[in-house]
Amino acid sequence: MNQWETEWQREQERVNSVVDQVKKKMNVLEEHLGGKKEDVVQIRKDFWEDVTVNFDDAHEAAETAASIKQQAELLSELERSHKNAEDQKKSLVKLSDSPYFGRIDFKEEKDAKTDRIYLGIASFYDEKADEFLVYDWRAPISSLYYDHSIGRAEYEAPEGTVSGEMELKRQYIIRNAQIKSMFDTGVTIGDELLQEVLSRQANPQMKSIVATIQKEQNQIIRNTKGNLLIVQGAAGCGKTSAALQRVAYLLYRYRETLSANQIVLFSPNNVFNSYVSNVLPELGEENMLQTTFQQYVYHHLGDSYNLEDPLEQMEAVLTAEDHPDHKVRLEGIRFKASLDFMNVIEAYIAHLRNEDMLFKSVSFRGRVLISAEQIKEKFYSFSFSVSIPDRMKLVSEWLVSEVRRLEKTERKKPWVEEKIQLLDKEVYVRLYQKLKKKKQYTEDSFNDFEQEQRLLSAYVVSKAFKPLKKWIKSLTFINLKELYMRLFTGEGLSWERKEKYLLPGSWKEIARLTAETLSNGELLYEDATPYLYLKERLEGFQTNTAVRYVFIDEAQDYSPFQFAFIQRLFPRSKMTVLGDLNQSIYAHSTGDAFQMLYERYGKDHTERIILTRSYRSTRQIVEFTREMLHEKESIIPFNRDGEKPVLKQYEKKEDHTRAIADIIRKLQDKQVKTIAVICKTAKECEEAYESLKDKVHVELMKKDSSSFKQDTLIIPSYLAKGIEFDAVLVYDASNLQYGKERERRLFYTVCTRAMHELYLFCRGAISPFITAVPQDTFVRDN
Ligand SMILES: Nc1ncnc2c1ncn2[C@@H]1O[C@H](COP(=O)(O)OP(=O)(O)OP(=O)(O)O)[C@@H](O)[C@H]1O
Repeated sequence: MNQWETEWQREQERVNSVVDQVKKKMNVLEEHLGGKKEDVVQIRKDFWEDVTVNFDDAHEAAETAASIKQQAELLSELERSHKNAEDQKKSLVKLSDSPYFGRIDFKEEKDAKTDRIYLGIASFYDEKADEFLVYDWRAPISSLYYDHSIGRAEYEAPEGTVSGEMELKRQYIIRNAQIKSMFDTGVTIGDELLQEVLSRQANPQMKSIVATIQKEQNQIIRNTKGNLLIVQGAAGCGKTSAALQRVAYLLYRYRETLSANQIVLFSPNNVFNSYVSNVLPELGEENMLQTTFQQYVYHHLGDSYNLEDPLEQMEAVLTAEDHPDHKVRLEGIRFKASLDFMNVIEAYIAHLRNEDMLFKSVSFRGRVLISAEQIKEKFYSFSFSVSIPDRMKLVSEWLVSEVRRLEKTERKKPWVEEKIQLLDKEVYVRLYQKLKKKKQYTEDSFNDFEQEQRLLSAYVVSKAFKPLKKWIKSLTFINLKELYMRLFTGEGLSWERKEKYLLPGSWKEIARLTAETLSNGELLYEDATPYLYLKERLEGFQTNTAVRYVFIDEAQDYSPFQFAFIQRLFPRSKMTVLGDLNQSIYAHSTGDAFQMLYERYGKDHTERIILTRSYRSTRQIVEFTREMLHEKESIIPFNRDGEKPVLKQYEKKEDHTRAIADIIRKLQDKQVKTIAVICKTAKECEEAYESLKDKVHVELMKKDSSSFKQDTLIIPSYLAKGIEFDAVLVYDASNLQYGKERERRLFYTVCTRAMHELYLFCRGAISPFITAVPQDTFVRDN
C-alpha cells in the first residue's frame, strides 16, 4: 500500500468512527423525540383538564387567564423543543451519509499544536472528547477553507483576527459513508472537485455549492457590513448560488434573532422560484419567503383592473413591432420606470394636498348618501399640515359616523319591513336568544310588537350597511382610478406646469396611449408600480418592518422606480441585489438602476462585489458568448472543456425543422437529461412545438408553468432566465429574430443558459451578433 492509500484508509476509518457516533446520537435523539411527541400529544389532549376555568368574578377570571397562559406556554415550549430535535435529526441523517467535505490543518500562531478542522453542512460535537468532530461550514474558522491556500492564513473570530499557518487543505466526496474521492488542494479550492461538480448534468432543482464555494463568492456570503450589497457578474458566475448560501449563512450567524420568514427573495418568475427552492432545505435550513414582484403587485391591486403581467408586456414588446403605437409604448415603459416619473407623481401628490383630490360618493341602494363633493369639502377642511393619509383616516372616521347616523334614519324605510318579512326563522330565534342572554327582555316584552320591530329593523339595516362601512374603512372612497387617469389627462394642472421639465418629449403621446388603455379597464405592467405608489402615498404606505433582509435576484430587470418602491416597503431591511446588466431583457432597463441604488444608500452603506469567473458553461461556450458583449474582458471561463457551439443555417423551413429534430434525437439518444429549445417569444414557441411535436418528443412550457422537469423543453427566452440546461438549441438565431441592438442582451441571455452544448439554428440571414464573433469560436455545420 502506498502512502496515499494508507492515508485514504486512515481517513475512511475516521469517517466510519464519526458516522458511528452520529448514528448513536440519532438513536438517543429518536428516543427523546418519541417521548417529546407523546408529551405534546398528551398536553394537547389534556389542555383544558389542567386548566381551572372560572369566570365568576374579576379575580377568578384573571386566575383563569394566567392558568391558560401558563399551559399554552408549556405546550409551545414543548413544541419548539420537539421541532429543534426534528431539525437536529434531519442534520444527523445528512451527516450519517456524508459527514464532511473538507479538512484543513491549521496551526495558530500562539499554539504549538496543529488543529484538524473537518467541515460539513452542520457541526457535530463529541461531548466526551469535548471537541468538534465536524465544523459547520458557516463557523468563523471554516472561512479559512474558502479564503486561503496553503501557507499564511487568517480568519475573523468573534474575539478578533486569528492568524497562523495552513498546513493542509483536503477535499472529499463522501456518499453512503464511503469516501469516493479525495484530493489535496493547492491554490484555490481544488479544481478537480469543481471540475467534477460542474461536469454533472443539469438538474431541475439547483444544488448547494458549499463544498466548492470560491473565495470571491465567500465574500458575498459572509458580508455583513453594508445596508446594501450589490453583486454584479457575468452569466453563470454563481450570483444566485452565492445569494442562497448567504441566506443560510445569515440564518446561522444570527440564529438567536433571525428566522427564515424575516428574509424575502424576489425572483424573476415562478419557474425560477421552484428551481431554487431546494437549496436551503438541502442545507438543513428552512426556506426564506419567496415571491416575485408581480405577485406582490397582484396581491395589492387585486382585481380592480385587468392587469397585464410582465411576460405579456415582454411578449407585446417583442411581437408588436409593426403596431403604430409601438415606439410610444417603449418610450412610455422607459419613462414610467424612471425616478423622474416618481418625482412627477410626488409633484402631483403635493398638488393634491391643496386641490383636485377626487372621491367616490358614498351610496346606498342606489341613493347617494354623501356626495363626492361633500367628501372633498371635508377633506380640505382639515389643516394642510396634516398629511394626506392622516386626512384620509379622519375622513374615513367622519364617514363612518355619518353613515351610522344615517343608518338610524334608514330603519323606518319600507325596504326594511320587506326584508324583515323575509328573515329566516333561525335568525329570528338567534336574535331572541341573544337578547334573552343580555337579560334585557323577558319573553313577554319580546313579544311586544314595537320592541321586536325595532330590534329586527336595527338588525336588518346594520347588516345591510356592513359592507358599506367596510368599503369606507378600506378607503375605497378615494377615486384612485380617476386620480391616476388625471395624471395623463389633467393637462395644465399646476404640478404639470411646474414639473414640465421632467416630462419626455413624447409625453402627450404617452399620455394619450395610457389614458386609452386605462379607460378600457386595462392596467399595463409599466403602470402597475406607479399606480400602486400613488395608492400607497395617498392611503399611507403599508411598510413591512418585520423583514430584515431582502434579496433581489436578476436585479437588472428591475426599474429604478421598482427599487425605490421596494426600499420604501421594507424600511428596516438590508438589501442584497444580484444581477448582470448584460442580461437586462426588459424594455424598461435603463442600465443605471444599480447606480441609482448606490446613490440612494450612499457610499458608506454600500458594498459592491464583482464576480468575473463563469462556472455554468464550458470554456468554449463562454469564449463564444462573451464575444457578443462590449466588455468581454471581464468574463473569465472556468477551465472545463467541451465542444464549440455549432451554427446551422437553412433557407427552407422543412430543412430547419428537420435539423433541429435530428439534434434533439441525437441528444436524447446520448441520455442528455435537460434539453431546451429556446425561442424568442411564446408565439415562436407555439410554432416550434407545432413543427416538432410529430417528429420527436418535446414539451411546451408556457408562462403559467411553475416548475420544469428533466425533459426536452420548448421555452420562451424570458422564462429561461436564471436557469440552465445541459444542451441549448436556439430555435432561430437569425437576423430577423435577433437583429436589433436592443436584442443583443436577450440573445446573450439565451445562449448563456447552456452548460455543456450549444446549437444555433438560423432561418435565413444570421444574426449580426454571431457574425461579429471571431469565426474560430464556433463551428458552422451544414
Ligand atoms: N462555487 C461553485 N461551485 C460549484 N458550482 C458552482 C459554483 N458557483 C457556481 N456554480 C454553478 O454554476 C452554475 C451557475 O450558477 P448560478 O445560477 O448561481 O449563476 P448566476 O450568476 O446566478 O447565473 P445567471 O446570471 O446566468 O442567472 C450553477 O450550476 C451553479 O451550481
